[in-house]
Amino acid sequence: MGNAELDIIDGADYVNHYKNLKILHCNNQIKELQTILRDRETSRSDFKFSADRLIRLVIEESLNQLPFTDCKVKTPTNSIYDGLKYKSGNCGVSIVRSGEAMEQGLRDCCRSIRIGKILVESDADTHEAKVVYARFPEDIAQRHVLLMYPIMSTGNTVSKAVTVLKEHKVKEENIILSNLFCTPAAVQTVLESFPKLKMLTSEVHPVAPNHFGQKYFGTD
Ligand SMILES: O=P(O)(O)OC[C@H]1O[C@H](OP(=O)(O)OP(=O)(O)O)[C@H](O)[C@@H]1O
Repeated sequence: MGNAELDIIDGADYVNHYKNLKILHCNNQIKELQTILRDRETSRSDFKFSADRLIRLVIEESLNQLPFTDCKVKTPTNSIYDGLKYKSGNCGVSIVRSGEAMEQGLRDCCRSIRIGKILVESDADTHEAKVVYARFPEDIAQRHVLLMYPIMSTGNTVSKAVTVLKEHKVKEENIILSNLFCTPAAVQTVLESFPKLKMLTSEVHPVAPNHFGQKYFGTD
């Protein structure tokens, strides 16, 4: 990896190049969570606790990408407040299994949101991504979809999931990809294949923490 690549992983150039990529504004708290999640010495309970905190931050910012409408409410003192409310017609879709770790964070913000699931597996020989299982709300074509998957290495898993959503007539511009860690290659793969999709991540870095699912769920 050359220095040129290191220069752009801070994100500024990526955000300039891919207008639909948003990287969570990094502060010390976020950097600490990322550090705990990448540290091989982190215990499983600390890992899950920190992952849930980072997930919540990413989900909150992803929800910010959904459409709002203006509204007025009357306060207890009878004054009118000019506010905002979400447009209805949103849903979540988690990619099994790491994406399921993000479902609770979404439910904590949107109590009764519908959440579909999709399972994509890579063929051991050809590495081709294949869909094993998919269940979505029946009217998903009319909805904005928050697609949840925490780790993107090659971007193949997410690309396959987006392809399946589009086969179900979801508009590409209505898909918001919610992610924790992403490699530069995955940004390129996903956003060049699906330029209208909106993507939100906490970090673009050449090393993907591929241990995420195993450590979060405590499996080998
Ligand atoms: O961008 P990709 O190259 O497609 O890879 C995405 C993720 O999928 C793999 O994990 P795993 O197969 O363990 O998935 P899981 O944690 O969801 O079970 C891989 O280790 C990455 O973490």
